[in-house]
Amino acid sequence: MDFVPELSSVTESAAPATTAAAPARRELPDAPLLAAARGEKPVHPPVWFMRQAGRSLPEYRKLREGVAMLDACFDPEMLAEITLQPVRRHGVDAAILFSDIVVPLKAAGLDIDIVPGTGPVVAEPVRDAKAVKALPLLEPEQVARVAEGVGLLVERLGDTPLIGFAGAPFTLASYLIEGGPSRNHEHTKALMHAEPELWHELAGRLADIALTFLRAQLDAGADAIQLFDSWAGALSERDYLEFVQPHSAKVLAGVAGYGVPRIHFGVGTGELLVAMRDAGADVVGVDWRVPLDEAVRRLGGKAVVQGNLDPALLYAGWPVLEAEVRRIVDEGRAAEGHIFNLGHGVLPSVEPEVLTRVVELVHSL
Ligand SMILES: O=C(O)CCc1c2[nH]c(c1CC(=O)O)Cc1[nH]c(c(CC(=O)O)c1CCC(=O)O)Cc1[nH]c(c(CC(=O)O)c1CCC(=O)O)Cc1[nH]c(c(CCC(=O)O)c1CC(=O)O)C2
Repeated sequence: MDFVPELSSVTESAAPATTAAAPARRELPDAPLLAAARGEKPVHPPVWFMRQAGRSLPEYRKLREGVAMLDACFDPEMLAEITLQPVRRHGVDAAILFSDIVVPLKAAGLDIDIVPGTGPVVAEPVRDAKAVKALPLLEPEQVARVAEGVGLLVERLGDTPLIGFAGAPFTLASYLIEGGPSRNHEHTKALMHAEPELWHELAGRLADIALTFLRAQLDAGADAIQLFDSWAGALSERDYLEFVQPHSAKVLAGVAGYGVPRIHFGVGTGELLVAMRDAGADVVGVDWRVPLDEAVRRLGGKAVVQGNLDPALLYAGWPVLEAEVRRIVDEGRAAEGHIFNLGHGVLPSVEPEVLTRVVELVHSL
């Protein structure tokens, strides 16, 4: 990419996807998640949890025995079953596709794996122009098995919406440049500032990959999407606006034509809520550091928000947890719409029964 698109040009120019005869999207007019995302106040806040599928569930651990994480993500029947497990168990108002932010990078041919206890690890970190230019594009057929899993879910989910997702350009770039999880993202920020053209070319390619991945999920019938910029909170607002927002905007604009809710979330992003909403989000995910009514104020008083229970409080015992859930639902009333969620993903050792009880409480408020 030899230029940085101005935000306005990106949001107006992105043509809706030219999709083949995509299966008709399910009509779920009464789904609380979609109503809340539209800014309608359903009877109670809809609730789902990031990382609701996965290690916190014994039935997940049993099914995954002997199967590598990324193999599970490309097995339609397995990824569908894993996605359904928390929906059956907890009665949440949405399913989130069991996949991972590195799945499209793996599908495109990158040498990347997920190391249990560590996270995504890249064999050869991307640090120079040669490596950036070698970054392959993602072809839709390379994620056809994920799309097949989405198709199975659309058949099996009844009237529960399915949220598809992708990682945002900055978070994906950080994994590629650092070579794995990073606390300070120093190589990423150094390249961003010292070689801005190279940064924008890399971020643009990652935006294209994320967009292809989201379109494949939407063409297969996903009812909403979430763009995860988990590590955007490491950035100043100035750096986010200059180096990141245009590329996340390209992804969010690229799926605007589907007319489904676009949720945009990052961790530690209290100072970036407006910039992340302006990237093209219909719903802004908030972590536990900013109360939801304060987040709504920062967003100009009108916004649909998602969050924001601190996952650590799932270990604090029911009296504490109940009070926190009630406080968050009260604060969420300041928003046009509120989707109850955690402020980050479910931690692997959380007792599943606690999450089921949180769903029941939110549904009673
Ligand atoms: O070991 C396993 O069984 C797989 C662990 C697992 C991964 N992706 C997964 C799961 C299911 C689960 O969370 O239990 C499955 C996974 N990864 C993700 C999602 C979407 C969501 O969070 O709801 C999901 C699907 C969750 C669901 O279907 O409910 C997205 C994801 N993967 C990743 C990130 C970025 C990040 O967290 O660093 C993010 C962004 C969201 C977030 O921040 O949670 C990267 C990633 N993938 C993975 C890991 C864990 C590595 C480890 O500690 O073993 C990590 C790093 C980490 O979580 O610290 C692998």
